[in-house]
Amino acid sequence: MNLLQHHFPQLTPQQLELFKQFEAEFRATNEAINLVSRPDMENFTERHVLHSLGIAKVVQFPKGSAVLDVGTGGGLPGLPLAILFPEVHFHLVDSIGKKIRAVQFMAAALGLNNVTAEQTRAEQVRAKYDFVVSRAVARLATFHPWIAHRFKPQGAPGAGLYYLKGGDLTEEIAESGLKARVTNLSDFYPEEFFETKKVVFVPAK
Ligand SMILES: C[S@@+](CC[C@H](N)C(=O)[O-])C[C@H]1O[C@@H](n2cnc3c(N)ncnc32)[C@H](O)[C@@H]1O
Repeated sequence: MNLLQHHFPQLTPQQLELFKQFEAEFRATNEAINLVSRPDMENFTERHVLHSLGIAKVVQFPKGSAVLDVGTGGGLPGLPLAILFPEVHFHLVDSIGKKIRAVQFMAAALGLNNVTAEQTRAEQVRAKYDFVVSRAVARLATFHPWIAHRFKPQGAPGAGLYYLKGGDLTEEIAESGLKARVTNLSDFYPEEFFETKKVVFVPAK
C-alpha cells in the first residue's frame, strides 16, 4: 500500500491515478520552471502531497463550498486538495504569471474542472470564499489582512483560514494579534518530516 492510501484510505482508484499523474506533471513542469527546489522534489508525495492534504485532517470542506489558495506557486496546497475534494471549487492565485500558467496547464491535463487559477496579488482578490488555504507565503501579521475580508458572510461550518506552517509559532501568532488554533500534523502523520509541521486555523469571524 502506498503512503497516500495509507493516510487516506478513502481515495478511489481514480483519485490515486490523478495523484500519480499530478506528480508526473509537476516533475516535468519543475524541470522547466522552478516551482519547488530540486532537493524538495525528493519524497514528493510526503513533502508536498501529504503536507497539502494535512489540511483535510483538520477540516472537511463541504460539497459546494469555495476555497481560495493564496500564493499557490505550483498549485500547493490547492491541486492536491482539489483532487481530494472533487465537489468543492478551488481558486488558486499567485502574483507570478508563469506559475499560474503552469497550474492552469496541470489542472487541464488532470481534467480538474473544479479548479480555476488567476495571476493576481492576494490583496486584489475581490470574490468571497468559505475557506482560505496557504503554505509558505508570508508571516501571519502580513498575510491575514490580505484575506480578512474575503470570507462569505454566512460561510460553511469551520469557515476560515487554514495555513500550513512549521516550527515554533508562538511569537508569530502573538505578533499577529489573532486568535489562532494550532494543530500538529504529527498527530496524524508519524513520518519525521511532519514533526514540526502544523496547520494554523484562524476563524473567518
Ligand atoms: C514560497 S512560495 C510557496 C508556493 C506554494 N504555496 C508552495 O507551498 O509550494 C510563495 C509564493 O507566494 C507568492 N506570493 C507572495 N506574495 C503574494 C501575494 N501578495 N499575492 C499572491 N501571491 C503571492 C509568490 O509568488 C510565490 O509563488
